[in-house]
Amino acid sequence: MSATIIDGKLLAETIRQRVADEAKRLGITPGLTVVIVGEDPASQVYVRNKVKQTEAAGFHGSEHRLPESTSEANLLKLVQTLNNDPSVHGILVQLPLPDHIDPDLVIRTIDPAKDVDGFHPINAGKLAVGQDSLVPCTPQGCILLAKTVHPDLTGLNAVVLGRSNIVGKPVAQLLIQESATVTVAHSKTQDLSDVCARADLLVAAVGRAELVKRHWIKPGATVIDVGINRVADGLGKSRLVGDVAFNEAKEIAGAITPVPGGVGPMTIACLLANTLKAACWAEGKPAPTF
Ligand SMILES: Nc1nc(=O)c2c([nH]1)NC[C@@H]1CN(c3ccc(C(=O)N[C@@H](CCC(=O)O)C(=O)O)cc3)C=[N+]21
Ligand SMILES: [Mg+2]
Repeated sequence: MSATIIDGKLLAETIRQRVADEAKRLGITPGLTVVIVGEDPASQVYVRNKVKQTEAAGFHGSEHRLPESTSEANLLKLVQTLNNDPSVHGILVQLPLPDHIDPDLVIRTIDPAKDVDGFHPINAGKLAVGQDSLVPCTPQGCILLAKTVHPDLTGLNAVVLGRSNIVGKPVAQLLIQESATVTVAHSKTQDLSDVCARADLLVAAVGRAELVKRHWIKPGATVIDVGINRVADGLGKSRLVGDVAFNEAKEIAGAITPVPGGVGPMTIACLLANTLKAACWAEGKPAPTF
């Protein structure tokens, strides 16, 4: 039996269309500003897709590119300017930042109401206590993808592999909110493969290319692969692989997201949804949910 391949690209398209329709219906033009410091080649594709899709949704997109040598003070000043600009509803500072800049300080400087990444401690705290907030995009995307297979996640044994602030922790919070039974496993977990093999829903977010092998997966389980790892293809080029060894995993899983075309496109769709939410709040209108 071969797994159902969950089409993240298609679901992302549907969500982007709904976001665009809602913005139009509400008469709102959400504004998203992306700040990039230096040239991280790995994030170029992401930035390109993001800008293209922001404009396709009828949003106002803008981009600030600062040189690698930009001082922390200079970046903080730009963030404050954007905080005070009413045409900017969402601010995304691309991570990682150069070593001389403290990412936590930058994140804390973003107005929580414009923090469309959902990384500000205020938003992380609201998510933890179940208050309405801007929720990190990739975790939101993971839940929407999982729900295409399990519309109700109640009681499901979910294992989150990875404990980062940007994916592992928030995805675990969302799964708890969905009444799943949640285990957070990571590189220090004992008998890691056995723990994963108990999951009905496995979310792999460790950032290690093809770490998750066939025997880590329970037969019929749903696998959401968050990893986006660029590896050499042996022919002098590179290709993207996830945290899951896809070809063997699809022989045992019930459903699985591919890389590319799985979680990645959903991250951008949820970023647009968050930007619309921030814009609705700013304009005192009820924010739609997706
Ligand atoms: N503040 C901040 N927020 C982020 O959300 C953030 C970030 N910094 N830094 C970089 C990572 C990476 N990331 C991706 C999102 C979408 C795709 C994506 O759309 N991928 C497609 C195409 C990939 C390709 O072909 O290269 C796919 O997986 O199918 C990839 C990567 C967001 N990140
Ligand atoms: Mg992690």
